[in-house]
Parts: sequence; C-alpha cells; structure tokens
Amino acid sequence: MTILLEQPPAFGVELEEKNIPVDHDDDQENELVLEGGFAVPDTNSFGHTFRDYDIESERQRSVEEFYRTNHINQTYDFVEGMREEYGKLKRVEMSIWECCELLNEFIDESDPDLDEPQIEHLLQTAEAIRKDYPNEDWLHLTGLIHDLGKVLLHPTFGELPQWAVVGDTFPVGCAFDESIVHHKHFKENPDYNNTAYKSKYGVYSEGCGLDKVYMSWGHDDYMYLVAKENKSTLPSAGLFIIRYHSFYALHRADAYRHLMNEEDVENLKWLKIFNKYDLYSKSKVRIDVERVKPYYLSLIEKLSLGKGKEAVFGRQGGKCLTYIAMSRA
Ligand SMILES: O[C@H]1[C@H](O)[C@@H](O)[C@H](O)[C@@H](O)[C@H]1O
Ligand SMILES: [Fe+2]
Ligand SMILES: [Fe+2]
Repeated sequence: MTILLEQPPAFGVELEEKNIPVDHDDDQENELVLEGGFAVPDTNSFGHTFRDYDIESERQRSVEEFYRTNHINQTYDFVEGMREEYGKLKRVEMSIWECCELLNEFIDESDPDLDEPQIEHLLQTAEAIRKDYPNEDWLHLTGLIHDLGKVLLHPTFGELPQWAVVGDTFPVGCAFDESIVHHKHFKENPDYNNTAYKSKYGVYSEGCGLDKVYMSWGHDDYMYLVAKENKSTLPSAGLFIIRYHSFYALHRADAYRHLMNEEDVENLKWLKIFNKYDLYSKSKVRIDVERVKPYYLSLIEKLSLGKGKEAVFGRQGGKCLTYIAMSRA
C-alpha cells in the first residue's frame, strides 16, 4: 500500500479548494454539494446544529447526564487500571467485519448528533472519506475501524458502562481544560483538587508527546491498543486518528498543545481532516450495508493479504491476520 504522508493538506485548504465548506462559524447557511464529493450538511440527524450541547432537548439532558458520570469517574487511577487490564488483550478473536456487525446493537448515549446503530456510523464515515479521498484506502479503512473499540459495551468484552467507552476524551493527570464538554462536572472528580494533577502540566512535561499522556479510558485507546498489539502497519497517522479522534479539546479547541511533540503535530493535520467526515457524516440516511460490504471486505483483504503489500493487522507465524484480537474482561 502506498501511503504518502509528508504533505497532508493544511486543514481547510484542500476542502475549500474543493468547494466543501469548512468550519467557519458564520458559514452555516449553504450546503454545497460537489459532484461526487461529500456534502457537509447544516444540521444533524435531529435537525440541530452539530455538537450543540446546550440546546434544550430530551436527548441533551441524557447526554449531559452521561458526561456528568463520565467526568466524575474518569480519574488517573481508573485509567491506569483499565489500561493494564485491557492491555493484556486476552484474545477474543473475530474478523473486522464480525466486529462491525457486533456494533449493530449499540447506540452511543454520548452522541448529540446520531442515534443510529454504530455500524451505520462506521460506514457513513468511511463512505464519506471515500468520496473525497478515493485513493487513500488506508484512510477508508481507518474510517471503518475507528470506533470498533465500542465493543467494550458488549458482554464479551466486559460490558463496560457507556461512560467508560464513549464520549469525548481528555487527559487525566493534569488540569481539565475548560473547553471540554460540560466541564463543570469535573468539580466532583476526586482528581480535581489533587495537587499532583491539577496544574497545567500535572505529571507531564512540556512537549513530552501525547503517547506519554494518559487519556480518559474509552473506545479510542482500546482500539489503538488492539491495533498496536496486532502489529498493525497502518501509518502512524491512522493509528493517531484511532487513538485521538474523540479528543475534541485538542483537535477542535487547540488545548493541550503544550504536551505535543513534533510527530503529534504532523499527525494532527490528518486527524483534523478525518474529523470532518467522522462528525458531519452523521445522518438519518442509511447506508446500504450489503451494497458496500464487498468493497470493505476487499479492502480488508487487500490491505491485509496483498502480495508485497503491508498487512494492516499484521502477520503472525507466517500467517496473515485478518483478525483482530481483543481482550475479554
Ligand atoms: O459522542 C461521540 C462519540 O462517542 C464518538 O465516538 C466520539 O468519538 C466522540 O468524541 C463523541 O463526542
Ligand atoms: Fe469515536
Ligand atoms: Fe466516530
């Protein structure tokens, strides 16, 4: 697989060149449809603007309750324990597609924009990317698998509560940035007043690199661990996307940049591109799963097995792995 990563387009530039609206706050009125390209909608599947956590609605009330529990319970110690436990990857093996299908039964309670089964969201994201980046098959695959870590909700993977699986992520072990959604609920988090954790740097140091930073536990870090453990040869940008796609304080609000190193800065450019498709593809327009399935199966096959090509989920004992192995709690 050929992946050229040196010069990803600066965020917005390429999209604007393609006539796809970017996130200027005052740029909401038009829906520009580029022939064959991905059209960024004005509103989400509930008819509201995207990621508006303040409007009055039943859905928002439950989303806020989700974040209240999330912010109280995601402590440094909790994250450390989960990383250790789930890092063991006690081998439940299933194919990528089986894993996608497992997500068919779950709805993400943190999401103000979508209440469709998660398999829809995986395919909506991947298909939207495919429209604008037809040749970047690694990015299509990243789109397909980026949320697979949500299988943590499933009994086979420990049936974790939603607050430990979904929602935006943030660093623990240092001050919680004010840009984080429903920040006020951190006041009830035991780390909030802990002198070791409450300063700007906390237990970290300037430019230490995000890899050194403990993120709140959830589907991002879990899927990253799975991909890494399986010796995924996705490019560093793909792994970065999987690991930090819920870190909106970073990729939307530019917080925590002081913890980034140079590689993070490079990868962040791709994450910002990815976010567009992850977020704005959320809609009630259902994907015809059976229609697109052959493409994704061939992609999994190609990137995993193609002669002379790199395997996405690695090879073990000379045998190509099209399987991902995850941990059973
Ligand atoms: O509610 C959503 C959802 O859980 C996504 O999977 C996650 O990536 C987002 O950050 C979050 O806002
Ligand atoms: Fe996600
Ligand atoms: Fe997503």
